[in-house]
Amino acid sequence: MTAAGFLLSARGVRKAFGSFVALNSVDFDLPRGERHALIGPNGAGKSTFIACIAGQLPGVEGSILFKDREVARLMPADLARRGIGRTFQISRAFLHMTVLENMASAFVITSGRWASLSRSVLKEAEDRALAMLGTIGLSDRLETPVADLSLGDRKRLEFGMALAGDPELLLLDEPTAGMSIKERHHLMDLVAARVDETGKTLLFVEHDIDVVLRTAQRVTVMVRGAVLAVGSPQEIAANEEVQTVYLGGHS
Ligand SMILES: Nc1ncnc2c1ncn2[C@@H]1O[C@H](COP(=O)(O)OP(=O)(O)OP(=O)(O)O)[C@@H](O)[C@H]1O
Repeated sequence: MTAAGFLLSARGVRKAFGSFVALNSVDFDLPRGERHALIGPNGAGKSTFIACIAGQLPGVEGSILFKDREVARLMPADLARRGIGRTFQISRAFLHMTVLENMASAFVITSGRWASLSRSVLKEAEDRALAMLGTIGLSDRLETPVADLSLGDRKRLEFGMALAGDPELLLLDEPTAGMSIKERHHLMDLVAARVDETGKTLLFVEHDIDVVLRTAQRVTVMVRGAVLAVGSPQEIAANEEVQTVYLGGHS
């Protein structure tokens, strides 16, 4: 934890793409165990900030402390080992594989034992995959090729695969994009329950304000590469500056 007790603490984070400054001196603190939403108009820098924390961008300036250690310039694999995880879209190459095969692969990869695969390693990965698929409500889809899943089920599987590495901090970038309202709430209720049960910390980018109000304990509003406001969902909903940004359609 950082000196002030935060799991993650960012100071002066800046990221430019050529001459365009996407993030300009962002300060951000995340207490352990919090469900925190990052919101803001298109182009505000939300995905860029998530990618900076996940180690996916070169040339990130400033400081990002995770459990008191500087992580701003580490590679994604190092960050995963330290406990920062994020969801990825299942790649095209794996779409023909079944739900169970994909989930088991995630456990094999995160266990780091893919180079010494044995029958017992595979059996253990499959057992853990079956348990996780039960938790995320996909036990009745074990043999379904991922390509045949509904979008909601695929997103749930991607969430389960992100949990395979047992990250302390889970980063979700627009986890509910493209889903129906019912599917959104179903997924995010599952996410919130899993995060709370396992004592994880959640940072997610979300456009649907209903999902934000329902899922987040605290919210950060970003505008044009900077933090405009931080507060409880109720404080943010009542914040006049925030309302102006949204109603004014700034980007
Ligand atoms: N690889 C890149 N090269 C150049 N510009 C980029 C790159 N990635 C992002 N940007 C720019 O940085 C700004 C912030 O983008 P970012 O995707 O972080 O915003 P966002 O808040 O997540 O927006 P949205 O809600 O639309 O996803 C945008 O103007 C975008 O065009």
